[in-house]
This record gives sequence, structure tokens and C-alpha cells, in this order.
Amino acid sequence: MTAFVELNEVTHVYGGGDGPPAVDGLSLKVREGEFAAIVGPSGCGKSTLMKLATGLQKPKAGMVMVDGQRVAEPIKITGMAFQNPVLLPWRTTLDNLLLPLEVVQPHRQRLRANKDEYVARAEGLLEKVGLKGMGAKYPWELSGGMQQRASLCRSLIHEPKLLMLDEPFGALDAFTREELWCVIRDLQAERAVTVILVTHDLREAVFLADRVFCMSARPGRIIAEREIGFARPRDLEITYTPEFAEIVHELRGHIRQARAAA
Ligand SMILES: Nc1ncnc2c1ncn2[C@@H]1O[C@H](COP(=O)(O)OP(=O)(O)OP(=O)(O)O)[C@@H](O)[C@H]1O
Repeated sequence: MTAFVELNEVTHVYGGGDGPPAVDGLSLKVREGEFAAIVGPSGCGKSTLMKLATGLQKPKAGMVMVDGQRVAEPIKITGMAFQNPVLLPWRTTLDNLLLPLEVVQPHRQRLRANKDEYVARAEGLLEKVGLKGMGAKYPWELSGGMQQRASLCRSLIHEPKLLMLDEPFGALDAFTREELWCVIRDLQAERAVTVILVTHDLREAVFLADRVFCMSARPGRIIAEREIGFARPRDLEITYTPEFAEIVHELRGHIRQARAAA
């Protein structure tokens, strides 16, 4: 399999030195255009995996490759969204969306020359996530779910090839979360972007992903990998089928074992 993202026998120790590793012998391969989900016990190194894949942390040992390049510094082809949407309160929603373009080259120069084009792109994204015409509102005028939708738009504004989602729906109520599952499902289908989603929610992982990776307790490594074969586009109704429940149950078993072995 040609991997778009590959971690090969990666070990990471925060602060360097000989401290206890956060992840050890961590290997996984994610295909181009694939939706991968990472699940595992709390503190097992899921966020560390995200930081290693994007070059925000350098591994003590092992190799990280993205899009055919060895990752040696923070990479630019990625968009990120986290549990906390972190929108700047003094900027409108539209200006929050444009922020990554103001910071990262070569977008910075292009933004100056083609502002209208980028504003149209931001407005198009807002429309796609159900926030049509909300660009002029400030973040504090939006609900938590709306802020998270805006944060997803911001992560996609520079048309990244890789989207990293670290518990983006974790702080939302169950209904809003399921609505946003559908938003991200549709965005990914339209853009064929490669996605890595970290989540504690096994239903979320099974609904959204093509493949779910389960991690061991710290130091984290992959202990199980499960293809999710449900046809796309998927409807929320599948989450109520016995086949769906069976996969969630199977994954729960892996996590239980990982916790017990800790
Ligand atoms: N900056 C840091 N400095 C030192 N240790 C850290 C740092 N970040 C994370 N760790 C430690 O590394 C381990 C893995 O952390 P990480 O945040 O990757 O886990 P996680 O699986 O994402 O956790 P959770 O599910 O609770 O969000 C944890 O034991 C954590 O305390």
C-alpha cells in the first residue's frame, strides 16, 4: 500500500532525554484520501501522534513520512481543528477563517493580491457548513456548534491535502455532534482530503472512518486496525443497525484490554 501518512516504529519522549516515552514502536499507514480514526485510552498518545505527523514534535526514534516527504519540521499541507475552536474574539468569523492565509506563505502573498477570491472561498465554506451569511458575526455571537463549524472552515481554507481533527466534536451536545459528523462526512467526500481524526467516541469513529486504529495505553502503539466497510455516503441511520453496534462493541473490547494491560 502506498501511504500518504506513514509512521514507522516511532518513539517519542517529551523534553528529550531518557524519560518515559509517550509513544513507542508506533507504526501506521494512512492511504491518500482515506478517513482514518484513532481511538485509545486516555493519555495513550493520540495527540502526540497528531503532533508527530504534522512535525510539531520530532520523534526520538523512527520515521514520519507525509506525502512522500520525511517530516522534519511543521508541515504546511495540513489543516487542523481541535476540541476548542480557538476563534479570535476581536475578529469577525470571516476574518477568523482568513487568518491562516495571513500567517502562512505562500498564501500570504496570494491573499493580498486576490482577496476577493479568498473571501468568496471562505463564504462558500461557511455556506457548506450551514453558516451562510454569518461571516460578519463575531465568534461570541455564535453558539458552540456554530463556532466549531467555523473552525472546520478555517482548517480547510487553504485547501489542505491532510486534515487533522483532534476531538473536534468532544465539547458539543450529542445532537450537534451528529450534525457535525454529517458536515465533515460531506466535506471529505467533496474534497477527497485525507483525514486523521482522534476521538474518544467509538460511534463517531465507526460512522466517519474507512479505518479505525486502536492504540495501547501509554506508551502508545497501534494494537488493532479495523476496516469499516459501510458504503458511502453513510446515513446516521446506520448507527442504529446491529452491524454497526457489533463493530463498536469489538473496538470497545480492544480499548478495555488496553486499559487492563496498563
Ligand atoms: N508537552 C508535554 N510534555 C510532557 N508530557 C506530555 C506533553 N504532552 C503530552 N504529554 C504526556 O504524553 C502522554 C500522551 O499524551 P497525549 O496528549 O498524546 O495523549 P492522548 O491520548 O491524546 O490523551 P487524551 O485522550 O487524554 O486526550 C501523556 O501521558 C501526557 O501526559
